[in-house]
Amino acid sequence: MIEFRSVTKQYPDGTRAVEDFSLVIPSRKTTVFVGSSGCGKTTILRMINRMVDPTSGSIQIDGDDIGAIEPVGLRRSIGYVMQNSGLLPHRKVVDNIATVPLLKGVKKKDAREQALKLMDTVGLDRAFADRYPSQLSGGQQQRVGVARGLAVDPNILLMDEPFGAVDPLVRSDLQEELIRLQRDLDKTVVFVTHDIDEAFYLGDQVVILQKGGHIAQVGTPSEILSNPADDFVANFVGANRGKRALHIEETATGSILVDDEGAPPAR
Ligand SMILES: Nc1ncnc2c1ncn2[C@@H]1O[C@H](COP(=O)(O)OP(=O)(O)OP(=O)(O)O)[C@@H](O)[C@H]1O
Repeated sequence: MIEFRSVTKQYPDGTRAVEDFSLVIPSRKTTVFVGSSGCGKTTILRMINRMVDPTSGSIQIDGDDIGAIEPVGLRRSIGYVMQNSGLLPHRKVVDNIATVPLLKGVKKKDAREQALKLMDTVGLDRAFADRYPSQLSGGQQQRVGVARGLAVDPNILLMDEPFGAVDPLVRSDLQEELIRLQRDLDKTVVFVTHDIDEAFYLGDQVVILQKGGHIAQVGTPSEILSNPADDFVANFVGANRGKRALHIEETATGSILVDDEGAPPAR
């Protein structure tokens, strides 16, 4: 479990990106932060692995205050996947995946073997192992990014708009793959997106944020869809009503979350 307690982050130029933010992120579930640009999503995510340190307040992982944990070690124990995959262009796919294990002293041969297995895990053909990132499609590069995030076998996987830059069909493949991975690997996933449909599709817990990291609402997708906390949430959730993939449908046995074809989302 990750717990934020009254966390504020003010950057040196005076920007208060996150103000008095408190939240419990349950273990082995997917929590998705969604909100418009600049509301503090990335800042919140990066405070979990100490890429950014809070100005005040504290963050605990399984009861331990991370302020007391050495940042480099902490960062290497938590998976991190970012938009545009963040791959090193001059390193082969397999070496990109093995970056952190090699830094941690895993033998080259073992790191390569483990990286090849991770390529299987994320659905990438091993034939791509010795290519460079620029020789892969955007979706394939994102899979490499996910494999790299998983390479230290972390309990926590942070994902910052990982599928933002790929086309909608590939994006939907990657989302399904993440749901499958989550089912198999049982990680605590913390995911950031602008896209409310993506948030509802992937999230066990969805956190709708306003400027300054203020929580407009937190709940399961069906809680938020069936009972938006206020007009802001109702508008946000309904902003793309025309293409809204998921909605609540009342049935004889209660309300259920369904996709645009009336079927429960594939989970
Ligand atoms: N290093 C920094 N120095 C100063 N201000 C910053 C810094 N990083 C972020 N900010 C500001 O903090 C606020 C929150 O930024 P953050 O990147 O956390 O938002 P976000 O919700 O992830 O945005 P986006 O969706 O556009 O990536 C913004 O106003 C941003 O300009």
